[in-house]
Amino acid sequence: MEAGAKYRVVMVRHGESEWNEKNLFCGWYDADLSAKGAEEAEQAAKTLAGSGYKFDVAFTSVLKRANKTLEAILKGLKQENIPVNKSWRLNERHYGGLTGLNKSETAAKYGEAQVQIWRRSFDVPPPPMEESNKYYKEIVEDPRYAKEPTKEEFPMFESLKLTIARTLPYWEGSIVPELKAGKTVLIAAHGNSLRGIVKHLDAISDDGIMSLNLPTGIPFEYQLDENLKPVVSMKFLGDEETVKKAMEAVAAQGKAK
Ligand SMILES: O=C(O)[C@H](O)COP(=O)(O)O
Repeated sequence: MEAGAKYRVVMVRHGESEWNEKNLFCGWYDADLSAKGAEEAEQAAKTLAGSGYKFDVAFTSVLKRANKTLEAILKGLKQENIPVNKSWRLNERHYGGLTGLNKSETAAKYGEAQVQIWRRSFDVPPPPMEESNKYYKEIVEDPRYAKEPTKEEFPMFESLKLTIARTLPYWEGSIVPELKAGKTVLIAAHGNSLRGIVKHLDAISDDGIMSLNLPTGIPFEYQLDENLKPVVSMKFLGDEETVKKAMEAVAAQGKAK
């Protein structure tokens, strides 16, 4: 590790999902990985294996696109026996009434600026998911949410600010103790739950976070000092051009075709 670094955590956004492939707002809908997404997960495993990463514990959401990405990585690393912790607090941000809508069509209807605000602003939430929404029942009645979140905590929409409000307690309460115990941690989660953690670690401003798009399936490393301040910040494990193109592709999802 770099001089002054005490803790190491690697984060990865799930591989492309079937809804990413169709350019649909996904959020808490439990979309599967696309074939490309499964390949991205396997490539992530090869990249991490090539860099000699040995993880002691992993964290992920309760959504299958992140769980399957993690499983593929741990399988590829032959580290399937490490403890895996799943929490709704690492779920993607809840896209509310936008869930299931095509991002480009939504941009054509409401304007690209409005879609950019819904996707990337800090505190402007999407419209709420109404009970009449075709995905409402499937999400709210999912047995994985039987015990938590509580009825009061269960989101019907989330801004990044609201997402951070439920992700950060998990970072502080469940992930940081493992880092402080000297464990190397792997987190497989989602574009916006990870943007929230990154915003916190790098103290990115509410405006600054607007421009961060995380690519699917490319791991990035943080090395933190004893005060959990980044000594190495968001070091992507992939060539610069590939990472840059992948980030631009995520940003472009919000363009009207
Ligand atoms: O939930 C989704 O639609 C994606 O996984 C993340 O979407 P975004 O990049 O539009 O925030």
